[in-house]
Amino acid sequence: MKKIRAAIASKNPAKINAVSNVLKNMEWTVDLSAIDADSEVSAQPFSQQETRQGAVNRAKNALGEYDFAIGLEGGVYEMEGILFLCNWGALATQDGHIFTAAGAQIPLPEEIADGLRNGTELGPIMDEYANESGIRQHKGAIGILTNGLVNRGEMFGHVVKLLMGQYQRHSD
Ligand SMILES: O=c1[nH]c(=O)c2ncn([C@@H]3O[C@H](COP(=O)(O)OP(=O)(O)OP(=O)(O)O)[C@@H](O)[C@H]3O)c2[nH]1
Ligand SMILES: [Mg+2]
Repeated sequence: MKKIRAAIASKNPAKINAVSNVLKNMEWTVDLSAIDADSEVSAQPFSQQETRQGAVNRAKNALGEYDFAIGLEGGVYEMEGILFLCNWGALATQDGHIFTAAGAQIPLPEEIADGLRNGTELGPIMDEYANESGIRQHKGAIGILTNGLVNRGEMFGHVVKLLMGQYQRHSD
């Protein structure tokens, strides 16, 4: 069986689990490392482009000697005066390819949008909004806003599948 050494550019369990849950079902032996890699964007990306760039930078900065590295970045963007949560992923390979894909988007309540517009990161805002701690590490804003129907790991898992499908087609 093919042996793959991969990296996920985060120490956030929601992201690590999203990647490991997808890779464990592949026809490979996968050695997954979670490493910190700079997104080179603001801690709270405020557009689709900035969020996507954060994912790309994470993947590139984490690649090192791995077969591929995955970057996952959450952010927000404004459409018609409404702030939406957005999520982007990127997969960087040793032969210079960068695959990208986007995940779920959902409108943010005005109360949360106001905090973001005042410069606060979504993570702390969500903890206060839901009166819980570390939401970003498990259910995520998406979990709160979907009443638990979708959690952050599951949401990023779908993005990882979109990336892995592109990677597999490229590798075949
Ligand atoms: O509670 C949350 N639930 C979410 O669904 C969510 N999506 C994004 N964010 C926030 O947006 C910023 C960039 O996100 P982000 O990709 O950097 O995530 P993160 O900081 O949690 O992980 P990481 O940087 O350790 O990899 C950070 O302030 C995150 O808190 C979320 N917070
Ligand atoms: Mg972060």
